[in-house]
Amino acid sequence: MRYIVIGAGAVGGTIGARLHQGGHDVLLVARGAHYEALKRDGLRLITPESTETLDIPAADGPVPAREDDVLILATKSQDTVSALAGWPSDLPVACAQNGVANERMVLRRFDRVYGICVWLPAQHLEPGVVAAYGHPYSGLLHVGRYPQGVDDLAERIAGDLGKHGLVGLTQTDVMRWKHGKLLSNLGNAVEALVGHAPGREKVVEAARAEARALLDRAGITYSTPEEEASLRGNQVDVRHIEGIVRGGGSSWQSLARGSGSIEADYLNGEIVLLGRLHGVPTPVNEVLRREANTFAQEKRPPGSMPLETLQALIDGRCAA
Ligand SMILES: NC(=O)C1=CN([C@@H]2O[C@H](COP(=O)(O)OP(=O)(O)OC[C@H]3O[C@@H](n4cnc5c(N)ncnc54)[C@H](OP(=O)(O)O)[C@@H]3O)[C@@H](O)[C@H]2O)C=CC1
Ligand SMILES: CC(C)(CO)C(=O)C(=O)O
Repeated sequence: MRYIVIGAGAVGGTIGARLHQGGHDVLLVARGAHYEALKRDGLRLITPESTETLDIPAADGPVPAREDDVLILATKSQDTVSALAGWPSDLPVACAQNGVANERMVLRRFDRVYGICVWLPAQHLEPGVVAAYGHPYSGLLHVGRYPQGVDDLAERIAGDLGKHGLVGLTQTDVMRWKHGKLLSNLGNAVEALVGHAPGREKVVEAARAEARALLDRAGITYSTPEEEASLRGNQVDVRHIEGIVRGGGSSWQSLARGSGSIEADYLNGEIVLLGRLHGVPTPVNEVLRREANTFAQEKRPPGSMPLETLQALIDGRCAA
């Protein structure tokens, strides 16, 4: 089997590197300066245990497909549709992404779709270089067929992911795990906007409480942090590796890179969408979605909004 990792950034780079280290055939798909660096120098993976430069083949777009190809999609959700353009729709696709919208988007064109719930703290440091901060293994990945179930390929993907530096588990209800992860990721926008300002947890908890109430009302089930923690075993998230500091999560990193876009429409925005479908107001997540998008479009640095400003915007929206 060949794993083609589309979007070989923080998560995709780590997954591709770990599969390669586990002895699998891997192709990394990237673009721009990152692709040039991968092609020229290989992928450098920095972890708390080691730094290794791996000679993994790279491409900057679709290549002739093989029958045994599996696509692992690891772009941000806003890039899902464009990143799959040109890839044959008879290939299986596994979405190693946050949010719960990707699998459904992909199912429109591909009939074999898998969800991967990704607990893997990582960062794309510079072209060709990725850091993964989990210790003693980089991440915990739940794999399942979308919308539910586990088949032979899900078993195989989970087994292959678990061969080196990752833990791969199958789940018959992968979207329940992904909804649990979505609740956790509602804090991404808060971190991107106000950084690690003391007191920010109050806003994060307000966003999560709003979302939990809505998911309960919609009859959507989600895993709990306790369930997740019980599976993580002794894995910890190391914040510093040899002078490299993980400044923040994936949304914080989008702002730090000045990428011009952020995943908020698929994280807080997923709750806003569900609220609109059910006629339930979601003022906290609405403000977070809107402000995170504005920050990204205006290329403002992460953490540069005072917490009081964010709280005032939320209070104003809640009172309206
Ligand atoms: N970072 C983390 O710690 C975690 C992230 N996640 C989730 O994983 C997913 C990926 O996030 P993350 O790895 O942080 O994101 P990154 O931005 O680090 O990586 C995504 C990569 O996809 C590339 N890309 C986008 N479109 C294309 C395309 N058409 N062709 C080739 N490459 C493309 C991007 O290129 P470019 O830079 O040019 O846009 C980027 O290199 C997200 O859903 C995120 O929420 C989940 C758990 C942890
Ligand atoms: C949980 C977390 C923060 C990983 O560290 C994440 O999912 C992200 O960065 O988007």
